[in-house]
Amino acid sequence: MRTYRPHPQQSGRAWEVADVKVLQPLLLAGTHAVVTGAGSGIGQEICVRLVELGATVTGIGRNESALQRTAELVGSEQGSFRWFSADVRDCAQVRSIISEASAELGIDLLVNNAGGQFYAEADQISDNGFRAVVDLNLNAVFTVISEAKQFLARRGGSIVNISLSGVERGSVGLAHSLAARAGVLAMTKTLALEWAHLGIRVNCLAPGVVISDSLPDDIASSLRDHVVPESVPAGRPTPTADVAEFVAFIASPAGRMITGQLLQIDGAAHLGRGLHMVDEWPPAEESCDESRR
Ligand SMILES: CCCCC/C=C/C(=O)SCCNC(=O)CCNC(=O)[C@H](O)C(C)(C)COP(=O)(O)OP(=O)(O)OC[C@H]1O[C@@H](n2cnc3c(N)ncnc32)[C@H](O)[C@@H]1OP(=O)(O)O
Ligand SMILES: NC(=O)C1=CN([C@@H]2O[C@H](COP(=O)(O)OP(=O)(O)OC[C@H]3O[C@@H](n4cnc5c(N)ncnc54)[C@H](OP(=O)(O)O)[C@@H]3O)[C@@H](O)[C@H]2O)C=CC1
Repeated sequence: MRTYRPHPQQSGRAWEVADVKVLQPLLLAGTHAVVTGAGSGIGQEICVRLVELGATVTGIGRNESALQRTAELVGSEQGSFRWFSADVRDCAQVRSIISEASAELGIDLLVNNAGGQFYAEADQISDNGFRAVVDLNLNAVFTVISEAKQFLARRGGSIVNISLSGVERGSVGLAHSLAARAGVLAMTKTLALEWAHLGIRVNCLAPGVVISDSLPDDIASSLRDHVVPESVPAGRPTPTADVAEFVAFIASPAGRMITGQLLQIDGAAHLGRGLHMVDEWPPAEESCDESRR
C-alpha cells in the first residue's frame, strides 16, 4: 500500500511551530461565544484562541477539572472564560445553562464541538450503542442550537458544528458517528436556509485526523502509525490550532457570507481512500468471512 509523508519542506520543527494565528488582535472583542466540549482537545484550543481574540467564552463539558484547566490556560488580559459542567445530552440542563449564560450577553458564536464515539463495525454496534452515539453527536446538537437560536438572533450570530472528515463518503467503523454527522450536515444546510433572514449563519467544520492529548494511547498510535500515513494525502494530522483559527475566521466579519458550508480541514483525506478505523481495509480477499456476508 502507498504511504503518504509530509512534503520535506513542510517537515520538522519549523512547520510544527508555524504560527497559524493570522487574525487581527482583539478581532472578537465584545462578542460572546459558547463552546461545548471545552475541557480538552479541539474545544479547549478554540476557547483559548477566542479569548485571545477578545471574546467572552462560555465553555460546557462534563469534567470539571478539565474545564478548570481550560480556565487556567486562557489568558486573562483580553477576553474571559467561564464554564458550566453538564452532559450535553441532558436537554433540561443544557437549555438552562445556555439561557443563563446568554440572557445578558446574547450569543455571537456557538461551537458544537462535544462529540465522539467508539470504533466498531456496524454488526458489532448494539441498538443502544447506536443510540448513545446519535444522542451525543446529533440530538444534543439540535437541543443546544434550538435553545441558542433566540440569543443568536439578537445580533446575527454564527453556528459552527464540528464534524468529521469523510461525512459524505463513509468510514469503516464509524456507521453510528457518521450517520449522526450526516444528520448534522443536513441540519446545517437546512438551518442556513431557514435562519438566513435572521442573520444567523450555520456551517460545519470537519477536521481529518487530530491527535490531541485526550485520545487514548492505543487510538492515538493507530491514527499516527496507520491512519495518517495510509489515508491522509498531506501525510500529517490536522493541528488543533488550524481548526481554532478557522472557527474564529468564520465568526469574524470576513465570514459574513459563508453559510451552509462543509469545510474539511483534513489534508485531502476526504479525497483519498477514506479514514477507516479498522486494522485492515479493504479486507484481504482470503480473509473474507462468508458468515458475515
Ligand atoms: C474519521 C477518522 C478519525 C476519527 C477520529 C475521531 C476522533 C474523535 O472523535 S476524538 C473524540 C474522542 N473521544 C471520544 O470518542 C469519547 C467520547 N465517547 C463516548 O463518550 C462514548 O463512546 C459514547 C458516545 C458511546 C457515550 O458513552 P455512554 O453513553 O456512557 O455509553 P455506554 O458506555 O453506556 O455505552 C452505550 C452503549 O454503547 C456500547 N459500546 C460502548 N463502547 C463500545 C465499543 N467499543 N464497542 C461496541 N459497543 C460499545 C455499550 O456496550 C452500550 O451498549 P449496550 O451494551 O447495548 O447497552
Ligand atoms: N480527534 C480527531 O481526530 C477528530 C475529532 N473530531 C471531533 O472533534 C470534536 C472534538 O474532539 P477532540 O478534541 O479530538 O476530542 P476530545 O475527546 O478531547 O473532545 C471531546 C470533548 O467533548 C466533551 N464531551 C464528550 N461527551 C460529552 C457530553 N456527553 N456532554 C458534554 N461534553 C461532552 C468531552 O468532555 P467531557 O468528557 O469532560 O464531557 C471533550 O472535552 C469531537 O466532536 C470529535 O468527534 C473530528 C474529527 C477528527
